Amino acid sequence: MTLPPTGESKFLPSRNELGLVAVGFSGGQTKAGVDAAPTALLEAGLIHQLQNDLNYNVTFDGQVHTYADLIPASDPPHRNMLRPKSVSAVTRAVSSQVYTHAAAGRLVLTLGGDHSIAIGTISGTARAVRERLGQEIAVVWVDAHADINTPETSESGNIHGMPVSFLTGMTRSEDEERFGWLGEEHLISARKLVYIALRDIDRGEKEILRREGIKAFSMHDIDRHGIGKIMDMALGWIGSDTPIHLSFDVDALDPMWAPSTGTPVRGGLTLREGDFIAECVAETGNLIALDLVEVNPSLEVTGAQETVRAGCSIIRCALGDTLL
Ligand SMILES: NC(=[NH2+])NCCC[C@H](N)C(=O)O
Ligand SMILES: [Mn+2]
Ligand SMILES: [Mn+2]
Repeated sequence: MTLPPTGESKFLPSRNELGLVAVGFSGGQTKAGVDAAPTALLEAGLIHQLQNDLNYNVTFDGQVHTYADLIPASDPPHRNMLRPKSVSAVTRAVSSQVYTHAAAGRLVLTLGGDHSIAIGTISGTARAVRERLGQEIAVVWVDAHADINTPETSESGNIHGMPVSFLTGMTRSEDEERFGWLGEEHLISARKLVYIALRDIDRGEKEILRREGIKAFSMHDIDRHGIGKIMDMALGWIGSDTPIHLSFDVDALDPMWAPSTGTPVRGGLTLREGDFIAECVAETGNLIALDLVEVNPSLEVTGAQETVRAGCSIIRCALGDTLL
């Protein structure tokens, strides 16, 4: 394995500056507890690991944000979306937090929270990279699910199943309070999006993936080719001249390794495959942002620490641990 020389990165002024955002938000789905994940990850010693083992200089406001002041008293379903105003307001705030770190040239780590928060994280990096480098970002989305439902195709109404449709501009809104704040500068190209570990896709989502020609590697593909070949293909599709935002849903892992999550699906990645994906992205030297979402310590509580440990491991691997 060859790493770029330390201290250098094609897209970051310094490889060692990291911005951390902790998002204690669960409103993109209906199960309580996913908002407690950032605290659990931090209590497991994550910051110490980043600073002492991986040599990052961590910029963190020390808060797990709940955005309580942004949640409206009344937030009725709209276009089939549950809690649209809350999710819109929170992701808007997350977008500006992530933007601030990314615009300052820091690698951004966001701890969720449910996966709806990716509307904020990815829009924030997309905007900052456009302004700072005049480039589009690529997104590697590691998940059992595609999270690309439109409000109209969603069978659940949960916005954590929709972030990619907003981020690619497939779902648009005129209503400022319900995602109308998303502008062109926040969006990503469907051609620069790659999925890994899919195995539970809704009917409407399959149609969208096919129609848009989105690159997707399912568990079936991983079984057929092995994770090494899949990563070569996934990163080959993106190319070596594009900054990468990695959005990692812990339910990509098999429930054997990550039982404490809201929508577990059997037949997932092993712990090592999950770490390997993160390591391969780290190895490109092009990672500019990372999300770790959907850890819910209040589900399958006997496996909660195991799930938290798996989350920390993926984060460390993505940030350069275990590379020689
Ligand atoms: N981020 C997640 N865990 N998403 C699960 C989504 C499940 C389902 N496809 C839905 O739209 O409701
Ligand atoms: Mn998922
Ligand atoms: Mn997800």
